[in-house]
Formats: sequence, structure tokens, C-alpha cells
Amino acid sequence: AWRGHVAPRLQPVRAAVEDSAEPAPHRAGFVSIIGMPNVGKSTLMNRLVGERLAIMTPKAGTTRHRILGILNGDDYQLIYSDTPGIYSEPQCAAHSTTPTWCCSCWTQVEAQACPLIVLLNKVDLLRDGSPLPQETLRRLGTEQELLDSWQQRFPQASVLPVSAETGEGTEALLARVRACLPLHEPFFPKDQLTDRPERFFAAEMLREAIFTGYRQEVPYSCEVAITAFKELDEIIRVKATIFVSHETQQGIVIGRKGAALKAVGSKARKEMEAFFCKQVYLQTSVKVRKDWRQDPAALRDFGYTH
Ligand SMILES: Nc1nc2c(ncn2[C@@H]2O[C@H](COP(=O)(O)OP(=O)(O)OP(=O)(O)O)[C@@H](O)[C@H]2O)c(=O)[nH]1
Repeated sequence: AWRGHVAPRLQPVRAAVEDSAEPAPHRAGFVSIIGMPNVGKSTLMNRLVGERLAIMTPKAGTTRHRILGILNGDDYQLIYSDTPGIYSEPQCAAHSTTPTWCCSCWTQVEAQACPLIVLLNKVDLLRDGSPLPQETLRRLGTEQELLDSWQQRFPQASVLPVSAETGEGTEALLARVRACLPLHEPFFPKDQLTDRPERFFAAEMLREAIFTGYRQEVPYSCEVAITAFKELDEIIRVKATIFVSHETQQGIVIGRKGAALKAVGSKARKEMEAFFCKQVYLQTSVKVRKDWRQDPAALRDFGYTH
């Protein structure tokens, strides 16, 4: 598993250190971050662990795989789980381009015995100078009104305002989460940052570049497979295949004289270099795997089903 850089690239959220002669007993637990597509789950997890582990784009449905992000303190280990946005049908993250929130999820959430924290994210958008139109802001109501309505909906929950983008409210969130942690030994080695290997992140960074580089259906029709990942002293050599579901998309992804693929590859390479702190040589190719989103064997090969 990837253990991260020497210094985190984002400032991780830390709780205040309390002075005490006795070392505190160790606490550890798992925290699932769930919600509708595009609400900021990946941005929040990255902010909380202080690393850009999960890819983030303005497009709904970017996250396709569960990723653990581990935050280690001297006396605690918090294992966050960033999940794909919740859709109307199981496994349709790879199928759907028009996701709808699954209402039965509320009932499932309420049925859990574990502590529940409801987050009102993107509160920075409710502040003065918000880019949102006045009409939208009026429709949303004030921050307090929104918090009150969520508290009414989930009386048993702690309802907290946060901004994953600016970090506002995340220290209070960490304090609240830590207060819920049971006494437990660490579940993972204390220097471990995630459960995913390096090549997973290489694939995700290429997928992120695809999401920002192409429009409409194309990003949702692409899947990335890392076919080689070789770390040498000075450089990491990565070979990636982008699978598309139709022949027509192959031309779009490659672009005129390969320009589109070159731009996307270059963006992904720069992200990989920043992430791995090493020079990266990235070789990409594009193949058709016909209608892979409807093909159970392909979904299995790409890790969506078992
Ligand atoms: N203004 C503002 N934007 C945010 C905030 N948090 C996330 N965003 C933006 O919202 C968009 C979606 O964020 P993600 O973290 O990818 O959302 P997600 O819930 O993981 O999305 P899925 O992968 O679709 O499930 C991105 O453009 C983020 O930059 C926030 O606190 N404030």
C-alpha cells in the first residue's frame, strides 16, 4: 500500500494536543463518507487525511472505487472510506451518466447503530461574495436554517457545517469523530496512508485527467488499466491502456494527430510526478472494449464486481 510522501501536500486536520502525564489509550475506527454524487466527499477525505488520495472533478460520478484514507495520531487511527456517490441501482456507477439519489439510503443510514454525523458541506458558498446566484441563495435559505432542517431530519446526529474546499469546520469535525472512536489497537501500520497500491493512484490520476479533458459521455465511457508500473532510481515508467466502449470514442480520445491524448497524458503525468515525488514516463494507448459498461466480464476485469 502507498505510504505517502515525507511531508503531506495538504495540511492534514489535526486535533489540539492535550497535555497529560499519562499516555492516552489508543482509539481506532472506520468512518464511511457517504452522500450524493458531487457533494464533495473526495475533497473532504483528502482534506482530512492531508493527501490528495481521491480524485476530484466538477463532474458527478468521478469516484468509482472505494478508497481508504488513514489518519494517524499518537493515540488514534481514523480510517476514512471515500465511497462512490450513491445511485439508484447497485453497481450503476459505471453505467449511469444521470445518477439519482437513492432515497432508501436515508432509511439505511438511520438504521445503523453507529454514531452519525451529518455534514453540510460547501458552506463557503453561503458566505458573502458567493458565486451562486441570489435566487439560488434565497432558495437554499440561511446556513442556520439548513442546519436546523437537517437536525430535524436526523435528531440523533451531530449536524456540522464544513467547507472541504477551505477547511472551515474540519477541526470541529475531527474532534467530533475522535470523540466517537472506540478503544482499539491500530487496524493498519501507523505509517500507512491508504489501502491502495501505487498503480491504483496512477490509474486514478489518468482517469481524473480524462474527466477534465473530455466532454459529455466520453469520460464515463473510459476505463483505465495500468499494464506496467516500474519504479527505477530516477524515474517511474508507467504504461496505461485507456479502454473505450465504442470505436467512435477511440478517435475522440486520441484526437487530431494524437493531440487530445497527448494533452491528457501530459496532465496526468504532472499529477503523478507531484504525487510520487519522482519523474514519471507515461505511455498511453487506447483500445476498444465494446460496451464494457454492460459487460459483466469487463466489469469484473476492471474491479467493479467480483
Ligand atoms: N465551493 C466548494 N466546492 C467544493 C467543496 N467541496 C467540494 N467542492 C467541489 O465540488 C466538486 C465535487 O467534489 P468531489 O469531492 O469530487 O465530490 P464527490 O462527492 O466525491 O463526487 P462523486 O465522485 O461524484 O461521488 C469539485 O469541483 C470540488 O472542488 C466545498 O467545500 N466548497
